[in-house]
Amino acid sequence: MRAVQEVLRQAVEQGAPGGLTRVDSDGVVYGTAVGLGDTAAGERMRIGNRFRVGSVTKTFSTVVLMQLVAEGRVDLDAPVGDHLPGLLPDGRVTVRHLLRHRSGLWDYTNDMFARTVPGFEAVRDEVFTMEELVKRSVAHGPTAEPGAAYQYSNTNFVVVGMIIEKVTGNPAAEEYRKRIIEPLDLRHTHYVHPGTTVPGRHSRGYLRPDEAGQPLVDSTEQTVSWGQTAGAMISNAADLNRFTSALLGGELLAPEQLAEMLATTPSDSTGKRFYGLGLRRYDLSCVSVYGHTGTVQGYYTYAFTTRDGSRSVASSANTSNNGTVNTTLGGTLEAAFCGTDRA
Ligand SMILES: C[C@@H](NC(=O)[C@@H](C)NC(=O)CCCC[C@H](NC(=O)C[NH3+])C(=O)[O-])C(=O)O
Repeated sequence: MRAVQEVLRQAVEQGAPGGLTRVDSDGVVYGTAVGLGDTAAGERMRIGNRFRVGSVTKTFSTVVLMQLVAEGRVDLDAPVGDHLPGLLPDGRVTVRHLLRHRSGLWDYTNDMFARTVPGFEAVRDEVFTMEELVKRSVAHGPTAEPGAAYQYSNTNFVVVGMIIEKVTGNPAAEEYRKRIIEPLDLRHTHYVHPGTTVPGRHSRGYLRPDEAGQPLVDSTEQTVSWGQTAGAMISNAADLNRFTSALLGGELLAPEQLAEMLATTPSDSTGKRFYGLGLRRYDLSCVSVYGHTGTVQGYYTYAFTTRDGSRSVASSANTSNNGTVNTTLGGTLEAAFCGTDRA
């Protein structure tokens, strides 16, 4: 794990208090952690620490929705209005548009977090309804015609959460538990919204202010009500590797629904990054990997696996609003999947 450790050490030099990477490769586990999980207590980062996974939540939400598709309870190409009449002004937006970030719905976090620390402090203890979050987006007007372009928006996966709750009649937390967490025995994975604490042994998260030279803000406790089914999940590296391996290994979805998720199109101009349904594909130098990234105040996450789910890598750094650290942390994928530490 020397190459991975070097990458994590660089992330710490660039401002992350700590970082960790766990590799699960054909049943063999490798892990490394550097720096501190709690700077005030001086506790070192531990490989088993839980942390907020941000948008990796979007893949959990997609799996629940795709199970409902398999059960014939949701049609991917039906208008959202079939389930949530009147919610969206444009009746042409379909469920698939949401999952592909092609709905044209404005991302309300653009306004909410325009100023990083004030924006965070204003919402960290707030509890929003999903409707309130969608209303903020709709008030802003559409960013494109439905289906026209990939435009990342948290709003899409809040609407996905609303569809899950409407169709099942249950809170999303219950559907995550029944359909994913319990079947895979993910003991370190929790959806505690609107609770603010990270249960069990966890990394504390540290938000970097916009103003240079200002001290990091401990952002560990928050409701993440601004994120919910788009970003409020808590997990750890072992559970994330178990989740991505199970998903790509066909344990959570039938081949037809998994194939739908894997139907990717470019998500940027590099020619190496793609988005399917609630799932990213990164083309590394030696292999294509599938999973998701996450950014929530105080935490960056990468959780990816190979097409057959046999080799998985999860990395976390306990800082955010630091693009350099985020890019560096992403380098653990290349090091672990393709480098000398090849998973
Ligand atoms: C992109 C990422 N998205 C997510 O994980 C979702 C849940 N997070 C966000 O949209 C970022 C919210 C602001 C974070 C804050 N930034 C600011 O406040 C910037 N002013 C921070 O960095 O902590 C993903 O899919 O990988």
